[in-house]
Amino acid sequence: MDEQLAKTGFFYRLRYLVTPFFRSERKRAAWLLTIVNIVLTLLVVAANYAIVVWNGRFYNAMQKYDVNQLWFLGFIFFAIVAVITVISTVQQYTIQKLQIEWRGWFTNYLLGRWMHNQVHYRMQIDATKVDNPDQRISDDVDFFAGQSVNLPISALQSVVTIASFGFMLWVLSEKLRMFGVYIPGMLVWFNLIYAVGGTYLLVRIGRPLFYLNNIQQRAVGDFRFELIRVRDNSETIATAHSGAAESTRLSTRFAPVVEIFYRRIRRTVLVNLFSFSYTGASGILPFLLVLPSYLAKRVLIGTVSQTFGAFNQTQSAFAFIINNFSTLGSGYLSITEWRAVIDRLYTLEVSLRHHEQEITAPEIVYRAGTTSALVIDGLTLALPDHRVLLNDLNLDVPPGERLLVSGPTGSGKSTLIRAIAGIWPFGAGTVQTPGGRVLFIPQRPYLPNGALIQSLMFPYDEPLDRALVGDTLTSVGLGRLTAKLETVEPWDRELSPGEQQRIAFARCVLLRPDVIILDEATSALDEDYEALMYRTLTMALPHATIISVGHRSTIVKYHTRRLRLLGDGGWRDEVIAPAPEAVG
Ligand SMILES: Nc1ncnc2c1ncn2[C@@H]1O[C@H](COP(=O)(O)OP(=O)(O)OP(=O)(O)O)[C@@H](O)[C@H]1O
Repeated sequence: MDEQLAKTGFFYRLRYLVTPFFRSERKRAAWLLTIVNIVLTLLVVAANYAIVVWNGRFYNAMQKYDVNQLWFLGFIFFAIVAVITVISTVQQYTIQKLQIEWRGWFTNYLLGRWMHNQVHYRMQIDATKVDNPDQRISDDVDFFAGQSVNLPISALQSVVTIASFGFMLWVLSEKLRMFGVYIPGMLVWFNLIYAVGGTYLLVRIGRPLFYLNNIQQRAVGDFRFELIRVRDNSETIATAHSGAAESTRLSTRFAPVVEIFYRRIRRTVLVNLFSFSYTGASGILPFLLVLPSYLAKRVLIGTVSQTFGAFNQTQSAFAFIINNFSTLGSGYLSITEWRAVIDRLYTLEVSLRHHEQEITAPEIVYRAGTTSALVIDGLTLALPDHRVLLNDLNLDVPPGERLLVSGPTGSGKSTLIRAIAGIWPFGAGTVQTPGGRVLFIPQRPYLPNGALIQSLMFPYDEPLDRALVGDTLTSVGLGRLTAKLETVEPWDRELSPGEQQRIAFARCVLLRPDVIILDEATSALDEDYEALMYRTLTMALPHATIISVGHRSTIVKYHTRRLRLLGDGGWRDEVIAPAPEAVG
């Protein structure tokens, strides 16, 4: 992945990010809006051209006291202004329309790929982590779509302005003399040298802003991530009375944001010093160039005014980049931010592609079984850094078996569960994952935001019989919640960890899976409740396959077989004679 990142340049990355939208199912809208925007941009330049020509004619007519011509030009002026108003308004609308079309499509495109085949999970556990993918998908896509429309349109407008007004300046230069000498295209050359020289200097002064922007956005993302962690763990922090320590830690995390911002400000001061003096000087220069010819009565005042207008137009076009340097948060910074955003989105793209390819050529081969049996053949589990956790596991778990996976902490039990769920990518061998309905219950079950009944249905969205739901809640000791099934609360904060674990068992009973995978699913319960949960489960679902992970010796009796992970990559498969009262 790193090699792929290293060998690509800016334009390659830009093309890589832009192309999919113009080939997508929204390509008609994309192309149509782009063409309309190009045409409108050309019309805007044409209208500006007309205004400058009008200006020259108007001042000449004033100097000659030509009343008829002045009336005529007055009428023309209103016509041009009316046309400019309509074109500019429509252009603003179509630019924004293209931006939101692009943003909408791109967001859904990335979201779909991120969520598909657990790619989001693979990206998280991978050694080559992409930081803050959420920020990339929300903020970066917004900025990318906005600037990828704005900047090329502004660039096009600048180029066409330079070409058309450059031609005008060339024609105007024919009447000018500098110290009595005729220089063909004098105004054009002067303009060119002034603009290119200025742009070059400004690009050099502003270059570090690109890097500073990039690291600033990363620092902001990291800080926000820490804040979210505090919010999620607010109770633990409160009970530990560690608010002050957390606050210091958060401030330390925030410090780089301020430090980088200062570096940005210092650099922007330099950029602004140059930019403002440059723009200021360009206000008087065209007059100085035309003045000798005007005083020698070679040209009329209208020519002076027209030269000034044309000079200004080409200057601002040439200075497209320069003007963009001048203010904090816009202009040049938007170009550098755009580049930074392109880099970040490209890295995200490469990572997505890397994981999508990994799925098509996996290290561990997953096959979906047609029965609820689990068949593991020569499975080696490794970590992202290739450290081996478990070696050459062969295991056949027939339907209805109750398997306990045990072993010292860190021996790879949870990782094996991930492999059984078909989401662990590193290692070798084959896993035939159980077919039918499989329900996974982790130590901290996920309770989605919403009504309690939704937590009982998760991850399926099927109607449940309310009487049965009431009975089931009662059977796990949560009968009092029957009245609150439709209540919307942050249930993961409202209920204690033990209650949440019991909700997960109730969910299991209600959804009637063929295979139940329990990863430390009773860790927050006392022995009585633990016994109640296993008994409820085995009585309600006597034919279900159960695969449990747990440390406590008390759960051994609810199982018929034990897989011991030895911690050194080795394993042992043992039969357990279940206690009679444990069998459902
Ligand atoms: N995404 C990952 N990246 C790097 N190392 C990982 C990753 N996931 C797990 N590990 C490491 O793999 C080892 C096994 O982890 P696992 O959670 O499977 O152990 P476990 O047997 O379930 O432990 P416990 O009993 O403490 O829950 C640990 O050393 C852990 O740090």
